[in-house]
This record gives sequence, structure tokens and C-alpha cells, in this order.
Amino acid sequence: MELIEYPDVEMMMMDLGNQLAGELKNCLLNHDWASFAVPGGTTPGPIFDVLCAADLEWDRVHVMLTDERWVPEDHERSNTRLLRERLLVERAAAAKYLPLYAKSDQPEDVLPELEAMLSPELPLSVLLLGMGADMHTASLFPGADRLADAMADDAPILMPMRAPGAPELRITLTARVLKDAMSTHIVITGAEKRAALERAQRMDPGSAPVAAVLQNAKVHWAE
Ligand SMILES: O=C1O[C@H](COP(=O)(O)O)[C@@H](O)[C@H](O)[C@H]1O
Repeated sequence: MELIEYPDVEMMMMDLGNQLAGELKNCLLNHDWASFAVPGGTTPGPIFDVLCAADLEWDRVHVMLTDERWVPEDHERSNTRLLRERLLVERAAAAKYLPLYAKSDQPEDVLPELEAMLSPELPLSVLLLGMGADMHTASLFPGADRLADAMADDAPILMPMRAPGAPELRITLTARVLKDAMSTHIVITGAEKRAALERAQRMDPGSAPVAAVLQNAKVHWAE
């Protein structure tokens, strides 16, 4: 793991947005397209604000979420909604978006079609992850009902996830998909998450899921 500390959050968001744009651009030099997975939640909005204006061939970038809350796309807690408002705008509106949500009461009903759509995109070219203070990443939550299955090397691409710490039903990329990414960045802010990151480095992924992806990750932190 490489830890990169920034003087302040604003600088981190700007710098990280530019780094991600540079990686996508490099990837497009050698490949027909780049697959790019991003988190939802409260942290990445300002990175998306930088990225969406980046001068790159967005029509060759395939964007997806690392995880989604099983709520309609116009719900205030929808990660898709965040993406549509902050990332898939301006130049980035030309990107191809691969949704992790489909209208259905539960993700189990639509898993085969979602997985068939994602399968050609793997391994992910560029992966940006967030992390909660409880050491969850994507929707791999400590104490989740099927966490062990989602952490296994032979896990499917996607799994539904129900967890005590998550207010709604989730769907998430599994750990092996995250671990296989060509380039992994994790963005965290504040003292509480920094302390959680340090704890996670000494813990088993079964109780600190983010530990599964730390080895090859660049972790970006600002107070
Ligand atoms: O619920 C989620 O939480 C994590 C962390 O979110 P944050 O609000 O603490 O930044 C996020 O990475 C994940 O995509 C999201 O669904």
C-alpha cells in the first residue's frame, strides 16, 4: 500500500481527479476502451467535478459503480443519482454507463443480466474506492450476511449484500473483482477514517473488508 497525504481535501480532490484522468488517457493509448469503477457515498463528488471536465475520449470510457444501494435512481441515497449529477456530465456525458441497478424488488432477480453486462469489462482498468469508518469498502460491510462468500477467490462478479451497518439492501462488486483491477485508488478523509485504515492494515479482511484491497492500492488521504 502507498499512502499519499495531502495538505487539504480540496487539493486532494483536484489532484486525484487529474491522476485518474491521466490513467484513463494512458489506458486508451493501448486499448479500445477503459473500464472505470467508482464509489458512491459522500466523499467522491468533488473528484467527479474535476473528472467530468477532463479532456479525454470519454466515448471510450465505460463507467460503473463499485456498489449500489437498491433504491430507485432518483432516490436521494442512490449512488447512480450522484454519478448522473456529478460525473456523467460535461465532457464525461459521452461515457458509456453500465448500471448496477435495474427496476426490481431485489437484485437477485436481475443478477444474471447485470453480470453478463459487466463480464467483458474485467479486469477493471482503473478502480476508485471509498471506505467507511467501519472499514467497509464498496458494499463489503463487516458483519454482512454473505461477506465470506463475497470475499472468496471464486466469488461471482456481483453479490447482493445485507448488513447491519447499511440502511438499505445493496449490490456490490466482490473482492476478487476489486483485487484484480489494473490500478486501485482509495480516497478517504478525516482522522476517524485514517485511524480505521491503520487498524485495517493489522486485521483480517473477514472483519475489515478494505484490507482485501490494500496491498496494491494507493490510498489518498487529507484531514
Ligand atoms: O455506502 C457507501 O459507503 C462507502 C463510503 O462512503 P462515504 O460516504 O463514507 O464516502 C462508499 O465508498 C460506497 O460506494 C457507498 O455505497
